[in-house]
This record gives sequence, structure tokens and C-alpha cells, in this order.
Amino acid sequence: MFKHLSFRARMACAFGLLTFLVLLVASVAWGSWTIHLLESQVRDELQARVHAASELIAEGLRDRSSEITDLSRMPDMLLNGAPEPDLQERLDAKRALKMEYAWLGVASTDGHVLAATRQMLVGKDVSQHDWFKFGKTSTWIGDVHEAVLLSRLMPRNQESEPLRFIDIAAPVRDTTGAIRGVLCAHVHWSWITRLAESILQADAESRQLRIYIMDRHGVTLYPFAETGATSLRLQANISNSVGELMWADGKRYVTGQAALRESENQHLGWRIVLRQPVDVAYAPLRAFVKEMAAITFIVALLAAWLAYWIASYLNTPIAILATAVDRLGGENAHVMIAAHLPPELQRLADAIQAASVNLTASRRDLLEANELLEQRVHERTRALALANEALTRQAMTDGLTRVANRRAFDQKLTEVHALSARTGVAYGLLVIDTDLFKRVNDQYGHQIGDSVLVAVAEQLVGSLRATDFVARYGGEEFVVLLYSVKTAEELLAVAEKLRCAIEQFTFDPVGRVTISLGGCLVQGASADLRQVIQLADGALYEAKRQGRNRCVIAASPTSW
Ligand SMILES: Nc1nc2c(ncn2[C@@H]2O[C@H](COP(=O)(O)OP(=O)(O)OP(=O)(O)O)[C@@H](O)[C@H]2O)c(=O)[nH]1
Repeated sequence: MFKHLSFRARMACAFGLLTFLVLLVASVAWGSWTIHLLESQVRDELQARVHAASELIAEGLRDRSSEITDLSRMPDMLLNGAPEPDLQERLDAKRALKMEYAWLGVASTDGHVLAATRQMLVGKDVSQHDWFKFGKTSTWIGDVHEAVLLSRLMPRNQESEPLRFIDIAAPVRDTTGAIRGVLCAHVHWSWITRLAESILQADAESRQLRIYIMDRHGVTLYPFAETGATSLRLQANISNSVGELMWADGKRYVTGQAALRESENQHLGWRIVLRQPVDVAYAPLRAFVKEMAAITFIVALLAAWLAYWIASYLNTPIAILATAVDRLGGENAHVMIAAHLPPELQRLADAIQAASVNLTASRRDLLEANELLEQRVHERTRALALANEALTRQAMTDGLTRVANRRAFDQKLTEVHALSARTGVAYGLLVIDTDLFKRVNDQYGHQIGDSVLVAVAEQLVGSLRATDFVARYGGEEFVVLLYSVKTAEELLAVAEKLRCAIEQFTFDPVGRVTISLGGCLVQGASADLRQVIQLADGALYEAKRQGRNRCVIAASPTSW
């Protein structure tokens, strides 16, 4: 898949992947840490609040308990079993001062109310009430309960909810320490719940924060709507805890709980519980995760661009080297790498430049060698041509007289005859025989005979125009082709000229030598070659017959 990618693309992919992985790991680690931190903040806040509520209620109960204890120790509250005269006013004053007191009263040792705020329940028998039973021995705080006797006598703030109290009772003793009665205060349950609610801020509803007061068995005491329900299994051994718990409604809540701090005479076992739905509590986390994903995406884009830029930057020197290597294969292999490169690549660049210099030198040498070779080939070819020409000339030249031989004559005659046949221009043919040459040989020897033949050839050539053709036909016979003659008379004149030239030449040591000539004027179209030769030979024969050293021109074949 990657093998077709360029080096730059591969590096960009590698850098991009690496950056992406680093980002992924970093964002996961950072995200996990931040989520853990935010979760801890949510839990810590819940725990702090529920702890504050617990402390508020504990402090309130302790203060009320102290107040009732102090009040019960008022000297001479019950004189000889009867309330002192202004006890009624004192109880009313206390209630007026602390509105959480619903009712304050003092009962005799036989359980009859002797004095009470607004004289409510005075004379009533309370001997069966817990507060009376337990209050006779020490200060006692009772669990929440609905109003029994007072329910019809006292106004209710919330019609939907029954009047509920907690009781605080303390023994009333005389100066000897003997029990004279029991002082009891009914404290509004709503005062407790307000203390609990007070730790919730204005945004509690929007954040769906809800506070509970539960007894030691997890039965809900507050809020009223869930009173008696067991909404949550409490963790009995954990006085202060916070965590995500499944509630009875099947939903998960971040739940903080704190056991009520109690004094010796207090055995309520309440737990204050504060809960918030998990999805609401961790909503900021979801927002955070979205923001983080967006930031990671943007950073990944930037990283991808950065990776491409780095890949391009790193690839630049390699691209320069690759271009230089490409140029090595070009016509001009001379490479100059001027870029500033890292040391490792600079070594490579130096090697390429050195290779370029060597290559250039090698090419120059090769070029020179080629030129030299071409020159030699040319010279050899020329020499061969000359040799061929010489061979051809040799093959066409008579070895003794250096004029053309019979083969050359046959070839020339064929060409001339054909040309004449085509153009209609006549040519002349002379056949020349050295007279009585046998005697020369016999008398002077063959070598002298040869020199005579050579001299005859020279005289013939010297007497003719350069354009005329002289050949040795064989033995002591020569032939001449003449292109410039147009009539038999002209041909005869040339023949006579040749005859005279030989006749007048002195052949050393032979002296005079004569030749006989037979000739004919030919128009190529009028006869074939064989006829032309026979005609000239016939004329020569006639010249011999007439006594030698003479010229005979045969009649032209056209006239036949
Ligand atoms: N030295 C020499 N002699 C040659 C050569 N070719 C031919 N001869 C001689 O030339 C002579 C020709 O003799 P013949 O044919 O009898 O004719 P002739 O003696 O010239 O007499 P006519 O032709 O009748 O005038 C012969 O003796 C040949 O041997 C040659 O190349 N060199």
C-alpha cells in the first residue's frame, strides 16, 4: 500500500501517525485525569455538603439538648410537687425566643402535665410517653414522631404534612437531687429539615440535588413524600462515604452520606444523605469531553499540517540529491549542489559531485576515443577504398604496358556501344597490330620485345587525346576507342597520325617499328558488338594484306 508513496508522503504519514498516537495517548491520559478530578470535585462537594448538614443538625440538637438540661436545672422549678408561680411565663418566653420549640412542658413524677406553654395539655396524663419514661433518668432525645395530643391544638404550617416533633426531655430535681418531675420540649421536625435544607443553595433544584434524612435502618424520615420508604441500602459501617449508588427507583445517583454525630444520651442513628443523578452531576464532564474532542481534532489537524511541513522540510535535501542523481544520467553530467545540507547528506552530495566529475571525464575520454575510432575507421575505409580502387585498376590494367587490358576494353566498348545506341552519336574503333613483331622477339629477345610493346603503348597514348581510350587487346595488338570522330575520314586521320607516330619513333635497340591499323566508325544502334569487332579485325587484315604499315577503315555498318 505504501510502496507507491513518495518518500515525502511516507514521512508525512509516519509523522502524522506518530503525532496522532501521541495526541491520542496524551488526550486520553489528560482526559482521564481531568475526568477523575472533576468526578472527585463533584463527590467532594456532595460529601462536604452532607457533612455540613449533619454537623448543623448535630450542633442544633446538642444546643437544644443543653438548653433543656439547663432549664430543667432551674432552682425551685417544682416546689413541693407544684410549679413555681412564673414557670408558665418562663416556658412561654423560651418558646417565643426559639420558634423551633413547638411545646414546652413540665410533668409531675406521676406523669401529669403541671405547666406548659400556652397551658396546652396541662393536666394531661403523659406517663406512657417515651419522653416521660426516659426523661426521668437523664437528658433524652427521642426520634421523630407525629403529634398525638397536640395535633388538634396546634396550627400546622403545611396542611399536607402531619405535625411531627422530636422530643427532648430532662429530669427536674430538687436541691437534694430527688426527682420532682420531667421537663420536655417538642421540637418542630421542620426545624431539623430546614437545617438539612439550608446546606443546599439556590441552584439545588436545577442541579436536582436532594437531601434525605434516614433512620438507622435506611427508612426515610425526610422528605415527607418518601417517608417510610427504604430508598437506599445504607452502608452501615461507613460513617462518611460518597459514591455512585443504585437507588430504589432503579437510577444511579452520586450519593453522599454522613452519620449524625451523637452525644451519650442521643441514640437516633440518623443518616443525612445527599444525592444527585449521575447524568446531571457529570453533565459538565460530558461538555468537557466534547470540548476536549474538538480541541484534539483541531490540534490533530494542526499536527497533520505540521507533519506535512516537517516532511517537506526534511525531504528537501533528499529531493535536491535525487535531482542531482537524475542529472548524472543527462547529457551534461556536471552537477553542482550548492544547497547547505546536513553533514551526512553533504557527504552524499560530495560523492555525487565527485561521481559527476569522474563521469564527465569518462564521457570526454569516451567521446575522444569515439572520435579517434571514427577517424581511424574513416582512414581505414578510405585506405580500403583506395586499395579496392587500385585492385580494380590493376584488374583493368595491362601489367606490361600500364594501359587498359582486354577486360577493361570489353567493358568500355560495351558501355560506349550502348551509349551510342541510345544517343545516336558515332564512335570510332581502331585495332592496331605491331608489324612483324615475331622478328623482334627472335632477333632481340622477349625482354626487348616487351620494351618495344611498352614504347608502342606510350606512343599511342601520347598521340591521342586524354578522352580517347587505349587498351592492349592481347599479344602485340592494341585497340583504341575514339569518341570525338564523326566521320570515317576523321577516323582515318587519327589512324594515320598514330601510324606516323610509331613509324617515326626510334625503338632502342630495335630501331624502326611499324604498325597496321584497321578501323571502323560505329553507330551503336546499327550493329552488335561482335559485328563491330569483326569489322575492325577485317580492316586490319586488309591493312596487313596490303603490305603492313598502313591504315584501312572499313565501311560503316549502317551502309551495309
Ligand atoms: N616480346 C613479346 N612478344 C610477344 C608478346 N605477345 C606476342 N608476342 C610475339 O609477337 C609475335 C607475333 O607474331 P606473328 O603473329 O607471327 O605476327 P608478326 O610476326 O607480327 O607478323 P605480322 O603480324 O604478319 O606482321 C609472336 O612471335 C609472339 O610470340 C609479348 O607480350 N612480348
